[in-house]
Amino acid sequence: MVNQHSNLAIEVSGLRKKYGQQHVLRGIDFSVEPGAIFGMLGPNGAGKTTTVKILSTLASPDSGRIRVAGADPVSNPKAVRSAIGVTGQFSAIDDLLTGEENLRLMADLHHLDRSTARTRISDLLERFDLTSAAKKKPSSYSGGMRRRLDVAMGLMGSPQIIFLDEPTTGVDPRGRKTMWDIVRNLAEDGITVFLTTQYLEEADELADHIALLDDGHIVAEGTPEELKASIPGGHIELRFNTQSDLTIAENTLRGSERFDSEIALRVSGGNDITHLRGILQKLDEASVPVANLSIHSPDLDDVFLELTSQPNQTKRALA
Ligand SMILES: Nc1ncnc2c1ncn2[C@@H]1O[C@H](COP(=O)(O)OP(=O)(O)OP(=O)(O)O)[C@@H](O)[C@H]1O
Repeated sequence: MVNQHSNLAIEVSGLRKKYGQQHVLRGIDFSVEPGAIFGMLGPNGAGKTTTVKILSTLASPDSGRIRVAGADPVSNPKAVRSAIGVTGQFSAIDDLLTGEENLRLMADLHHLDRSTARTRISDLLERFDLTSAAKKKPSSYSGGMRRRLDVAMGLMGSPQIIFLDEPTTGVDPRGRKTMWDIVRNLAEDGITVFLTTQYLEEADELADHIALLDDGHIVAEGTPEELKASIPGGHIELRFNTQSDLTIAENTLRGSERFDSEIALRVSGGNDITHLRGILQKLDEASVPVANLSIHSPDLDDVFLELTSQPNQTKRALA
């Protein structure tokens, strides 16, 4: 369905959802440009899956205005379903069928004629490196292969928008890189990608735009670079040769943090040259030689630490 009011792939304003007495989404707003990779990042239980369920017609909102491919998932779920592919926690994989049969089932659901279905199935098997596993049951697949089959099934209906709910959770580092390439290729093909993830690196690698969800609120939104620039997370680490040098440096650089075992000081502030020059000048005046210096720019980890209530629940990828 063509959206006559805007060109956005997804528009959400004032979205609220409660399960019993638990407020899961407390009024969230965001929009997704067509062809973009939008990353919804948040710790366990933040409400990411609930958002995907509502946008993909699998759950109903309590209130809010939602448009997906121009259609309202509440009043026009059919139009939304015909425009989207959903993968992840709602995977439709049937373990009693082979990979190829699973794809054929999806082709039937989308009413593709026999020859179109045959071509599409063989294209998707090849594209997702599943041709040699086509006649095997998905129960024998690795985690990464299952995810690839899941995405292939989600693409059978040629969706405009694909929802990838935590596409690399439980996938090994190599499988994760493969999935990242797949996601980039989807966007290159013009498909809008709505991705949820607990992995900071994944959002940083893939997303054009990130919404940071915490406890049912969007606590920050922007490009990965904007988010990193929005917080004072960077620091300079200085190492010294002796504990006595460290003590003099600590007294010279007020407000620094001391790490005895590493004979190091951490001074907050990122890669600002004037700031760095000032630090080195003060140490020079105090006649303290610096053994080593490193600059730490803020990353999404810092954004998380600064903005969410549950930083330690967010996982770092085993890159
Ligand atoms: N059908 C439901 N009935 C009751 N509570 C639910 C239901 N679905 C989700 N919740 C609760 O809503 C909260 C948000 O869940 P949701 O699955 O959206 O979080 P999430 O950000 O996707 O987390 P995860 O990374 O663990 O999947 C959780 O506390 C969860 O227990």
